[in-house]
Amino acid sequence: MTKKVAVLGAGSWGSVLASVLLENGHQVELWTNKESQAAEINAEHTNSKYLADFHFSDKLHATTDLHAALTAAQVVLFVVPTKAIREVAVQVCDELRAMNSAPLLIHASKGLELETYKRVSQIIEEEIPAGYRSGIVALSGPSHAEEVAKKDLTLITAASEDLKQAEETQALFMNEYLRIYTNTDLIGVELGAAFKNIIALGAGALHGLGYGDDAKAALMTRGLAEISRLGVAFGADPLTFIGLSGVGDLIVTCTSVHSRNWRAGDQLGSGKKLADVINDMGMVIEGINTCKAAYELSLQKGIEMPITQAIYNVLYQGADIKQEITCLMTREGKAEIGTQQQA
Ligand SMILES: NC(=O)C1=CN([C@@H]2O[C@H](COP(=O)(O)OP(=O)(O)OC[C@H]3O[C@@H](n4cnc5c(N)ncnc54)[C@H](OP(=O)(O)O)[C@@H]3O)[C@@H](O)[C@H]2O)C=CC1
Ligand SMILES: O=C(CO)COP(=O)(O)O
Repeated sequence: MTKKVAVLGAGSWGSVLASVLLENGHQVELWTNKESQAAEINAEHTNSKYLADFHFSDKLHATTDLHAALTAAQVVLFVVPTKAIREVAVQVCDELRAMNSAPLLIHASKGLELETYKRVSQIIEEEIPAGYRSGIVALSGPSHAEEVAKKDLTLITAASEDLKQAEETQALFMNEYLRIYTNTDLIGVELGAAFKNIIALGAGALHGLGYGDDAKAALMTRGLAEISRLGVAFGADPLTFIGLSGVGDLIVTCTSVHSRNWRAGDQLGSGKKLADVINDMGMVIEGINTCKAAYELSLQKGIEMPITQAIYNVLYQGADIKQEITCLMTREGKAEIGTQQQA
């Protein structure tokens, strides 16, 4: 059934997801806060800052008018960086109240809010009361905009505490190159998505420093152990971390040249200053904020996260990466069995 979908955020992932929905036969309005970007998408059918070589269908319409984007929308898809979710949700709520409308809310953002440590669905839930939404779903998993744009094969997860809402989202997005699985462990899916970006920064750094495949495999494995440990402490199902939104996304983000987190880590490992890495990327590097949030949460919960702590020390305390690696390698010996308990 054709639906009207408002896609909020016209970065790489928002514009490609809008394109998928359009191709699946839905009516789509892509909302951006930049007039020049809307004009480029509508006239040139490109989004050059975010997807240099890609041409969108001339049916993809972008607007800076949030009211127009949300009018009659049955579904609202949030795809702005995590730090902008609250601000955008507040604006959306004002519009939905005025329209007395309650669409299905989906988000595809991967991070935790600084200070509150909230997951993206929690932020949306806080800002948009129950009367103005018919559900909240997280869309997550191993997916880079650059590959989905080319219709490469991609499998992701639609997670909601309400299976029906996850199934509705599955039906919206699924096609011959994009396969969607449902999951009811919203906490596990959102936390896996947020935390894997921290480990990807580390994997990039190892590459930048010239370490080999053994080191990268070790980092991913032990990284998965510690992010699952923190996730489980917040109510996630441990099995979710071996699914698409867990190890699946960890693998792609720790190995793909498309990953902004991996590339940021690679540049840090090669000696570039953090401020320059952020400035030159021009796109969101979610792992930087999420590392701080996860590190602080791990202290609150008394959960050992040695890799996250090492990355935090590099990002926020100016620590030397090689020295942090030496500290990790020379920690007292541990038993691997019982990874849920042992750091
Ligand atoms: N790129 C990918 O392949 C994937 C990304 N994701 C996740 O999706 C989310 C978005 O990522 P991505 O599209 O890559 O990010 P980008 O950095 O490519 O784009 C972010 C977009 O959001 C816009 N934006 C930022 N703040 C606001 C605001 N306050 N109001 C309105 N628009 C705003 C930016 O506008 P401006 O140009 O003005 O800065 C930009 O258009 C992230 O959480 C990411 O982890 C998930 C899976 C895949
Ligand atoms: O989440 C992603 C892939 O699944 C995108 O990762 P990056 O934000 O590191 O590019």
